[in-house]
Amino acid sequence: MSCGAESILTSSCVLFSLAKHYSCTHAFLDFYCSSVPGTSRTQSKEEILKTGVWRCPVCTYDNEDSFSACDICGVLRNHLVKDNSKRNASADPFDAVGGTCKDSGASKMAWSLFASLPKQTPINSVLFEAQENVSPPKIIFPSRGNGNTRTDFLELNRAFSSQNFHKVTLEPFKFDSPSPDDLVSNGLRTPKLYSKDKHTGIKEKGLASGNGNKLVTSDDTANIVSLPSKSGNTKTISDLKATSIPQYKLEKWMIPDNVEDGLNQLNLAIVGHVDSGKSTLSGRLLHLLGRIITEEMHKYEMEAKQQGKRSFAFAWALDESVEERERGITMTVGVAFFNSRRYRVVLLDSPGHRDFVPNMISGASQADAAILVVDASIGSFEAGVDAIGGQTREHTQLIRSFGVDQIIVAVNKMDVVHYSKERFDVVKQKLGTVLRSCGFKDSSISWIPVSAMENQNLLNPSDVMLSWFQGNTLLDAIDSLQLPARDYSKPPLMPICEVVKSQSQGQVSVCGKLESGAIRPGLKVLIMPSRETATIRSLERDSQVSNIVRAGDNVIVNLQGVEGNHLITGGVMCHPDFPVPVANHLELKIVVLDISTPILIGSQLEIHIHHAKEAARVVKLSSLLDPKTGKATKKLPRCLLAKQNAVVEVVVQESICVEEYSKCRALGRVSLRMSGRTIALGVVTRIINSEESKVK
Ligand SMILES: Nc1nc2c(ncn2[C@@H]2O[C@H](COP(=O)(O)OP(=O)(O)OP(=O)(O)O)[C@@H](O)[C@H]2O)c(=O)[nH]1
Repeated sequence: MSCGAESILTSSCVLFSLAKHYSCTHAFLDFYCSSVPGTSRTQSKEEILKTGVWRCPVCTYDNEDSFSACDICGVLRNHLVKDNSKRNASADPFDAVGGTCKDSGASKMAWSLFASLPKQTPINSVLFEAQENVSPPKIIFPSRGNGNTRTDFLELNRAFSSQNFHKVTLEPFKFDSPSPDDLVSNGLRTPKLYSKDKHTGIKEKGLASGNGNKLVTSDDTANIVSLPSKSGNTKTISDLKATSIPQYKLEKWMIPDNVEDGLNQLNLAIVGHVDSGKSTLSGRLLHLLGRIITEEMHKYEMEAKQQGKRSFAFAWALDESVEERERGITMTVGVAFFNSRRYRVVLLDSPGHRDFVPNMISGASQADAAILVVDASIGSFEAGVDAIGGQTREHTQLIRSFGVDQIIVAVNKMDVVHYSKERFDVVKQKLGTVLRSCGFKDSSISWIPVSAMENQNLLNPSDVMLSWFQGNTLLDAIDSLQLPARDYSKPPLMPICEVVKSQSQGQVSVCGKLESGAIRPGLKVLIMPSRETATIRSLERDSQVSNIVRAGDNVIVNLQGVEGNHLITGGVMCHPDFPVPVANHLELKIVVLDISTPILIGSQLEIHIHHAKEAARVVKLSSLLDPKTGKATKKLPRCLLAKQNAVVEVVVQESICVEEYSKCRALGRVSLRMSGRTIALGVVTRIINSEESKVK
């Protein structure tokens, strides 16, 4: 496929659009209020008060009227809610922590959460309508000019986010006891992933995981709601309700009898903290394996040298854009191909900088396995595994939540620590704890000391520098990975990672990992959520024209018969008889990570599902779960804290292609982010149809 200058990578700026979601608080609340029947922005004060109780503005707990501070979190009762005139008008509610409310009965966790807050004038509260259950709150906005100073949740969250919770001792993330995979389905795990070629000229970001596929049932179709407006198509798709559920007919060509070139495709994500050496390692591997010819490498060296960034020469093979090179960081997922002895490897080089985690999610969620690159240098390694802000830890949690259970840890920059076995052992011991807590089994982790810069232990054993190390080289470790099962027998389904429009040729292409089934030129496909049909004109895999591509392959699908504006990143290409659901109200089973700000009803989030990312709002905290059994231990909790497992409901701002995890893993895995951090991981357990939403 031509991917030249005339091509428009329509999704290349997707992360920047996220800012839009976060800056539109009121617009979002308008959306929210209009989407939740009975929710109004102009409730009277009386409406929101329930006789005999007052609701804590922070944790939403309904306290008895006689309490002067919240029984759960210790925050003083807001003077607007109750006459607090007995108190000094200038009293600081956060003295609740300092002493005034020490006898309020605040829980230990609440104390730890609030104890570190500096004394300050409280942020004015959000009040909720007292309700029988904790369904979507009614948010009361400042009625500007009338003295009502109540504000919204975002401000509240900001107030807490801006505090330093350094005294909070949070338990380490423990993902898999059981993991979302295990919570939802017992046993079978199918990995996923996808990527694209960079070295050959195509650059992209990817994502998606799981390999399931869905057969539409009458229940499924009931969940289909209106199309997202950004697709340019606002028609509803309730007419997708199938009068009869078709059977998917398998044909002989769909099932591979043997792999044509003897090699299977392995999608391998390179993840890790910023500057750990991911791009350098990837570039070095490509060069050693002959995918970057000497002349090309020489060109990178010269250019990098001219810009005073000589050490980035190998990284430049992956980091192609001017901005990436100027800043010396990866911003989008670089994709490259090479062959190992066993695999046709699709390398997905992820950005490590925290600002680009959404891109990392998009790319790495398609991984069958991952290389976690860590910088062995003193201080750098420690920063990466830090619970707050360390991308070694965050990437590990994310990659595990995508269903990846095999990981190679490349302990890089061993040259900086003089190839010290002691340092390697320290890294192994500390990071091993993190990996195990994320659910990786020791037997699925390979520890490989390397130096990308000095080419040690990549293709050949490092007999001198790493003479103490008897294990695999990096390439051997890659060949030791197991290929996940592929689902060829289901209808084709491909989350769209990227849309490429060629203006000059009037051609439109979609890129992604085919999660299930098989496709070939001439086949009709359905594009969701626009519900346009198109015909496959041609296919590319590993930057080669291909006659058939099958589940697990990262592909470029050139389409005809469809307008480019009907295709969006985060959409799905599927079989016309098996449309995927499009929905905006979801029930999720989640594991909360190391957060310092509790998740509340009304919390605004960014939701990531395959390549879709949207603003979302928590509308119900249904239950807390026992992490071991998955059984509900508490109904309707007031808030969610670090490490808790829970069932929640969210409303997504614009409907997305989504499926219950038990029916389709690729469309059912969820990451929730807030304020630039991943705060929870999980799966979709239920799509709540519009009728059900209305009742709520
Ligand atoms: N000494 C030493 N430096 C290295 C090694 N590998 C990478 N570096 C340097 O580390 C810096 C960052 O390298 P990159 O490859 O850009 O790191 P990255 O992890 O891809 O960075 P992001 O994608 O932006 O997170 C560069 O200056 C590299 O030259 C190594 O093995 N030894």
